[in-house]
Amino acid sequence: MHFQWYPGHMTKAKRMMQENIKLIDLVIELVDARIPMSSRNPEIDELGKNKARLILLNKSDLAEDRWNDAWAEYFKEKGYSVLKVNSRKGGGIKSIHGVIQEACKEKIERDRKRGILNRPVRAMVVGIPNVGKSTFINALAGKACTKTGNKPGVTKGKQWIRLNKNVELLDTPGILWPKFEDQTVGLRLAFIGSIKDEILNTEELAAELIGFLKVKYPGVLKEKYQIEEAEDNYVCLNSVAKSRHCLVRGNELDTEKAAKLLLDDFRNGRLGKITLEFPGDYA
Ligand SMILES: Nc1nc2c(ncn2[C@@H]2O[C@H](COP(=O)(O)OP(=O)(O)OP(=O)(O)O)[C@@H](O)[C@H]2O)c(=O)[nH]1
Repeated sequence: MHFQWYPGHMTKAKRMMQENIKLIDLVIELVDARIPMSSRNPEIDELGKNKARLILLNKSDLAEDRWNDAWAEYFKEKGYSVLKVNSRKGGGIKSIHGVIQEACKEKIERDRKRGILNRPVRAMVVGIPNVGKSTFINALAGKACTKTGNKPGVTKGKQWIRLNKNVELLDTPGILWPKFEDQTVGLRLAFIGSIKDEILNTEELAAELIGFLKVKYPGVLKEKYQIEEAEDNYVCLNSVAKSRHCLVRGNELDTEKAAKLLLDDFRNGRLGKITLEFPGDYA
């Protein structure tokens, strides 16, 4: 399977990020809890060096909690502050202010020593497309927050959301492009729907997902679709089509429809909480 990105967009997004990052103290990086590594672009480590760092395992409601915890440990060991969140439902959002203060404690201490008191921490949200940046910003800022205007000479053209007296957030998130190190990364991004389905073969993708589920989550397909988890992934896909009455021209099995249905069920959590990659593989 082949994936393609658009270099023009990437260059522009990166330039924006480089400019914005100069203005902030803290990088709040959203990753998808189901694929915390494949949904990162490691370039952020270079871009965000010398900044406080917070990783949010977003969409944690769709991933297995024991793996969310394992990933949180993994990133903590690497020196990041970490929090599990569900931006859609607001889960974990309450804890964020404490975690931000913790992540920025060195900076706050530095300020204090230089006699600067109560200067708010400035933060920016970054992450790959569709990871939940806007949802998170809305969950955090809510309606109660006022946008601060442009500050002449300091932050030309930038809008800041004042979350409380301690924190200001840049209102536009930074887009990181996922890094396609290999086919596996591309596949996992495609599973979660971060790559447009039009550029992929849906049946091939569904067959790959079936292959993964049979090994890591045996029984899930059987229970959801009342099918036998046959060795051949395409046989399984056929069974899903049969079980869900996906038909074309009256009686032919529509495996493309079945593939879409399966991917949709997975993406919306209807197959249960499923983690696609595990910290042990990134030791
Ligand atoms: N289940 C679940 N869905 C979420 C969560 N956060 C965001 N979403 C959903 O993920 C989808 C993408 O969210 P957005 O906030 O638009 O993502 P974004 O990163 O701003 O996307 P771009 O604008 O493409 O960069 C939406 O359908 C959200 O409802 C979460 O924690 N759990």
